[in-house]
Amino acid sequence: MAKTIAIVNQKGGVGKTTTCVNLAAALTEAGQRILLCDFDPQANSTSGMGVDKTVSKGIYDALIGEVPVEDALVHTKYGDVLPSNKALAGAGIELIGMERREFLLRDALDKVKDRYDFLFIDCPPSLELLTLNALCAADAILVPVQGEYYALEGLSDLMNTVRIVRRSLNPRLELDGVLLTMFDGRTNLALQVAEEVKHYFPGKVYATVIPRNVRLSEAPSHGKPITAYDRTSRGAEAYTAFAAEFLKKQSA
Ligand SMILES: Nc1ncnc2c1ncn2[C@@H]1O[C@H](COP(=O)(O)OP(=O)(O)OP(=O)(O)O)[C@@H](O)[C@H]1O
Ligand SMILES: [Mg+2]
Repeated sequence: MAKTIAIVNQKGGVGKTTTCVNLAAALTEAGQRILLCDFDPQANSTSGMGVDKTVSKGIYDALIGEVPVEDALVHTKYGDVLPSNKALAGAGIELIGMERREFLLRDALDKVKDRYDFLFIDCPPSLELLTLNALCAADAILVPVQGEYYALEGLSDLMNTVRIVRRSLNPRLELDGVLLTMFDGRTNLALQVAEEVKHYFPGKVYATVIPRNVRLSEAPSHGKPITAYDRTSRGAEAYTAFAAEFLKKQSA
């Protein structure tokens, strides 16, 4: 049974896209059938998977029924991608008048879901209609949290939104887990933040943490996940370990 996971945190720059791309690639390498749906108009995970973000057909066209979702899929050696492009930027407003406006993404993904083991949705940094669509399409959320000051800021708003979605739109939505990113375990602050996050999400924080690693920030400009860009980097090791922990958890 395919499982859909939204990678979400309305705070910007916490490692959502980096996690989405590198988890997708590491799981593909482990033999899983993966679809990465880039649901952010910034289209960073589209280019991070090596797909041209000026593509003519993308998730936006599939959402509004302009093209069949199958036709928007791009196959890459790191996994399949449903690309985003700038057209998605206006979608938040355009979709407001549409029927089933919260379920457009779910309806689109349902058509291809059976082909995959995991579908990942890279969310934009907001809690508006696009993210709401992701929360309605997902079975679970994965929340990257930057191991720095103010890490917990906004997480209560996120969890509140999740509760509302569960009550009214998508009762099956679960919290898969929380991933500490850009972590520097040498600082007291980072360790303190980790403790706070574990206290806030008991039993939900992944044991693997992603260190700050410059290779991870270089890889996207080469259109490659970290495992293809620099397999021996600490970033590649961390995301490979995280993918293994993620997979083990899913089958537990
Ligand atoms: N572990 C890391 N070490 C070093 N740099 C990182 C790491 N994770 C992410 N980055 C860099 O930090 C920046 C923000 O990361 P990313 O784009 O993954 O965050 P995001 O949550 O998707 O941002 P947005 O909210 O804008 O979508 C990027 O330049 C990325 O390359
Ligand atoms: Mg992003």
